[in-house]
Amino acid sequence: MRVVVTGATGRTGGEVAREVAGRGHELVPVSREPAGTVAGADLRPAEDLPALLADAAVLVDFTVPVASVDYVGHAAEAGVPAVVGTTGFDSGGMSALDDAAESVPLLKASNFARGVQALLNVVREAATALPGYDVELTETHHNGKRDAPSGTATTLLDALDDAREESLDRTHGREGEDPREPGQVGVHVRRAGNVRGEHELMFADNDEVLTLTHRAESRGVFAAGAVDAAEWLPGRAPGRYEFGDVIGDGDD
Ligand SMILES: NC(=O)C1=CN([C@@H]2O[C@H](COP(=O)(O)OP(=O)(O)OC[C@H]3O[C@@H](n4cnc5c(N)ncnc54)[C@H](O)[C@@H]3O)[C@@H](O)[C@H]2O)C=CC1
Ligand SMILES: O=C(O)C1=N[C@H](C(=O)O)C[C@H](O)C1
Repeated sequence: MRVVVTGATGRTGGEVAREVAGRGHELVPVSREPAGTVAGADLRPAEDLPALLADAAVLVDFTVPVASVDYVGHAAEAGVPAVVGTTGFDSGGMSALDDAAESVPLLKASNFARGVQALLNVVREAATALPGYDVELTETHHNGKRDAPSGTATTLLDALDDAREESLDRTHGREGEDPREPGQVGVHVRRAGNVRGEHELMFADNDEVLTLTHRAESRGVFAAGAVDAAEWLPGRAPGRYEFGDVIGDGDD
């Protein structure tokens, strides 16, 4: 099938492009700086996206929110399903994705690693089994990451709130005289080197500590999950889908 990849010159989009080509699909790599090739295919300019989508089976996007909203809008106009891996959308961006999902199937996931789906389930279980335990989240990414906290961190915190049936106060770091208050969840962001993505949740109380950690060891894990989603999505009804739908599990 013909797969259009936006952000194909990026760290993750490039990996997705190689995965698409490696699985024998027709790759159309798109970039706002279209010089050269990716995975043996010529880069195409983003301004040609409406024409490039004409015969496409699916769009896969790993860019930035402002570009993603634009590209997904073109996909919706062309009737092409969209897989969105980009993170960091504000509420306006999220409603633009909802609008697009009225006319095409749209799957957005903050993390396409299967281990993160399992982590979400374990976090829900721990949150229910350990009511009232203090929770602190730490995420670590490479020094080129733009958004903070990560999309995955936000998804994990949402899962924690759902399981606890409360909205914990997300406290971003601490400084000076700033003791922990009841109802808080501490959120700690580290940016260094080339770390692919690590998320750790700590549950502590009752003289014990439970630590749950997921670490991506290559971007290939995200690319494989995104292309699994791209192969699964065409032919579905318009609407919002999650990566858990692809692997028959949980949510986002
Ligand atoms: N859902 C998941 O599993 C994963 C999601 N991500 C997300 O994917 C996104 C991209 O991450 P990276 O590949 O590390 O970034 P990157 O900076 O390496 O690549 C971004 C790509 O978007 C393009 N781009 C940037 N600004 C643009 C603009 N204003 N208009 C059009 N194109 C633009 C760049 O040219 C590049 O091709 C981030 O939001 C990141 O959080 C990253 C890894 C896994
Ligand atoms: O920017 C990244 O690299 C990653 N972004 C995603 C996020 O924001 O959660 C997923 C993964 O952690 C890598």
